[in-house]
Amino acid sequence: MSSFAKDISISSRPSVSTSPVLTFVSQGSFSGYSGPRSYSSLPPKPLKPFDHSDVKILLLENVNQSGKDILTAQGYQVECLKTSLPEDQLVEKIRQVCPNEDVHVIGIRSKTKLTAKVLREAKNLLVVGCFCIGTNQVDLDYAAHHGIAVFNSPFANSRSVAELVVGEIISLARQLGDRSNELHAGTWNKVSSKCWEIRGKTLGIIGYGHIGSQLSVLAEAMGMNVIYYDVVNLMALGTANQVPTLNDLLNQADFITLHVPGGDDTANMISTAQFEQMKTGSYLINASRGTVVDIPALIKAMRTGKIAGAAIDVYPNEPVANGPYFNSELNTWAEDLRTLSNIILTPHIGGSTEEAQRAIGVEVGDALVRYINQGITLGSVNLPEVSLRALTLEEPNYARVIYIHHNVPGVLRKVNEILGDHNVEKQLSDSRGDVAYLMADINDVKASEIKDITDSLNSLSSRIMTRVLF
Ligand SMILES: NC(=O)C1=CN([C@@H]2O[C@H](COP(=O)(O)OP(=O)(O)OC[C@H]3O[C@@H](n4cnc5c(N)ncnc54)[C@H](O)[C@@H]3O)[C@@H](O)[C@H]2O)C=CC1
Ligand SMILES: O=C(O)C(=O)COP(=O)(O)O
Repeated sequence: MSSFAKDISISSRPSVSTSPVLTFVSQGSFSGYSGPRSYSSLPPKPLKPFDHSDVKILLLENVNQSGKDILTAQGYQVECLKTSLPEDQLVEKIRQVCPNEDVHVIGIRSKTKLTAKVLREAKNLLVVGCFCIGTNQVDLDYAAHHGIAVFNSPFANSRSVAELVVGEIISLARQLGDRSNELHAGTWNKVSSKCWEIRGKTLGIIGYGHIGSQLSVLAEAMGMNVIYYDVVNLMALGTANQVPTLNDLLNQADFITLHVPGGDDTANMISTAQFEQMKTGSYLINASRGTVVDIPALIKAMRTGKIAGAAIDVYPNEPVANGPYFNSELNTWAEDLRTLSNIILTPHIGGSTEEAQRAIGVEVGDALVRYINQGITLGSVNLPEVSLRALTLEEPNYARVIYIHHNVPGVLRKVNEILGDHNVEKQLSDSRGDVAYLMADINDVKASEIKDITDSLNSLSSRIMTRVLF
């Protein structure tokens, strides 16, 4: 090893093993990361901060080439699957990737469910990259309590979703899907009855976050009035108005569109009682999560004419791969849904544009590299966000200690007793709920002392995971 070579040792979680499971030997400098969330902030050439065969990454769901390139450029081993995998197959796959050590990084999109069972199997998993916005498919709490950081891309596909919804509002108002299907089948059916302009109509946005607020601006530009409902009090863009209750929105809107996260709080948020509150002849759009709308209730509301049209992009059970799967084996109501008029059914394509996927690949790829190489958690959705400057290799006798621990009294005193013989140049610590993340840069430390530091930290009862980068 040359004089500037660096090691990284990562100790696995205590429930799994108390001995270090990885030792990475670097051959070059660290990543040169220069700031959070900057587009392509990482150098284009491979820097090989560790022995490249050591970091094992499994990417599912056809993650964009931009993300793969960033990870392979670092010299990591990257295996890519085009599809998602159901739980049992995913567990098997994780075991195969590296029989003795498992996988260190998993990259997914919205479909792959990283349940506690899967995460438990991935014994040496350091980090999960969700190459999408939603993170409801990951057991974030389990991950945090086992020292697994989770990153996503919070807004890189927001515009794509907002534009899709704009297209759907006009398509539903003009029954475009039906007219197109009829003509494809050879039938000329020129009608104006129940076809409308959208100018002057009211759009009700449920969830006024990144997507909802972007849509608000686009809708107003097309002459719509915008109202929105959100659990948080949010600044209205343009001349939009926040309404105090969901029912207020349902009573007033001609078009209703959902942009809330998935999860228990929003499950069946639109069901029979909510359809009853909606105006007769109104339209519903769901490009959020499949659990948010009660689909049998929607089918009923459309059959009675209460709802004049709907656009559905997301479903409670989505197939893991492309193919002829939209049938009642997956979702019992699928055949009924397919027979309705003026309903646009799309296969979860809200964020599926070249622009969005490329940007997401870069953003999440960068975040993963920063975390693996530097331990920086900026942008993590389940661990506290902690950042210290980028390490460089021109700093001999220097180490970065990362200690993920239970947020209990007395930890800092004990950690500093262990680090006390060295010069602690900078230390940051933050907590999120009952999990805390400590980063300390120490100098005056010899490579031979790293094992003692790691072992001492591992022996503390508060420990979830220790990593020492040096
Ligand atoms: N169809 C697709 O391809 C895509 C779907 N999505 C989905 O869209 C969702 C929203 O995305 P963003 O706008 O980026 O999220 P965001 O986090 O920026 O905004 C969500 C908003 O919903 C609000 N909210 C949460 N619970 C609520 C409730 N019970 N009632 C009313 N408001 C509530 C929040 O306060 C927040 O303002 C994502 O969580 C994801 O599930 C996102 C991207 C692509
Ligand atoms: O970004 C999200 O949350 C989405 O729903 C898009 O998911 P996808 O990347 O298309 O699987």
